[in-house]
Amino acid sequence: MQTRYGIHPTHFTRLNTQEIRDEYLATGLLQEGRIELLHSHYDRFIFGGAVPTTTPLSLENDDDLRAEFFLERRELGILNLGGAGAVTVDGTRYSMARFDCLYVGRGAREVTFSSSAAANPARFYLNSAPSHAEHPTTHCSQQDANRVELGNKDHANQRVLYQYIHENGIQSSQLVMGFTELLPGNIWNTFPPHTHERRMEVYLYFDLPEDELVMHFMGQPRETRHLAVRNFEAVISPPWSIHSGAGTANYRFVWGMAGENQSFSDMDAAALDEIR
Ligand SMILES: O=C[C@H](O)[C@@H](O)CC(=O)C(=O)O
Ligand SMILES: [Zn+2]
Repeated sequence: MQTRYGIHPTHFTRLNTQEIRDEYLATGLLQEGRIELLHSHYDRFIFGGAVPTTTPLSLENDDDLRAEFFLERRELGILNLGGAGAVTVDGTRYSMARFDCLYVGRGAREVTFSSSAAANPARFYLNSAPSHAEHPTTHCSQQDANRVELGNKDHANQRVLYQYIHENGIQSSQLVMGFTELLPGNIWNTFPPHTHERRMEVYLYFDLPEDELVMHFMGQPRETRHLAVRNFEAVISPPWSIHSGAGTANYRFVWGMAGENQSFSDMDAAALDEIR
């Protein structure tokens, strides 16, 4: 498991392109036949992928956690971005269609991932945060997720959010998770942008064709930088940073958050005339 430490916003303004990518961009998380995880010290958020092909994959403990097993003091959110598969939690098997979500509560000892067909594997995207209380392991399909429509065609930011793990949905200790889909012809996400000092966030871009990219914007509103992001790449957003992107085509992205609260409305909108 890779580790990324936190950076002061003033230090951030001194980084060059490669240094920003080294600190905030995550690549190669969804590799066939592997589990890849990255541990961010912003709210101790762990994110990554599990892509089982012919044999199931197990979520292994990691020495960094100094725990007996991965979920001893953690909770886990799983979103399937690929073909049909299943997740088994301590002997209970949950079928996972594309865009199904499974929340796994603290205390689960064995979590395994499998695909129905190796040629079209399930692609499980994983988000995990520390948890000191147990919440029931819960499955939720896209149909049962909370649907929020945002943006409009004139601003090329018409999009639909699907909220799975959130205040009024699947209950968790910290984790908030779902994905956003841009309608065809729309390219802007989360614009005008916002910060939320009480939560960090990670975006994983997907369903972005290989020859397209998203320019992802981060930094404090008066001091922004950008990263060129490709399909299945993720960006860490510190609590003090905006997190917004413009693509060369439409796309989807998973957002996951952890921190002081789970309140979607606890965000500070950056006024357009403030952004530099
Ligand atoms: O804090 C909330 C997160 O940034 C996302 O939910 C925003 C988002 O998906 C969007 O506006 O498209
Ligand atoms: Zn946000």
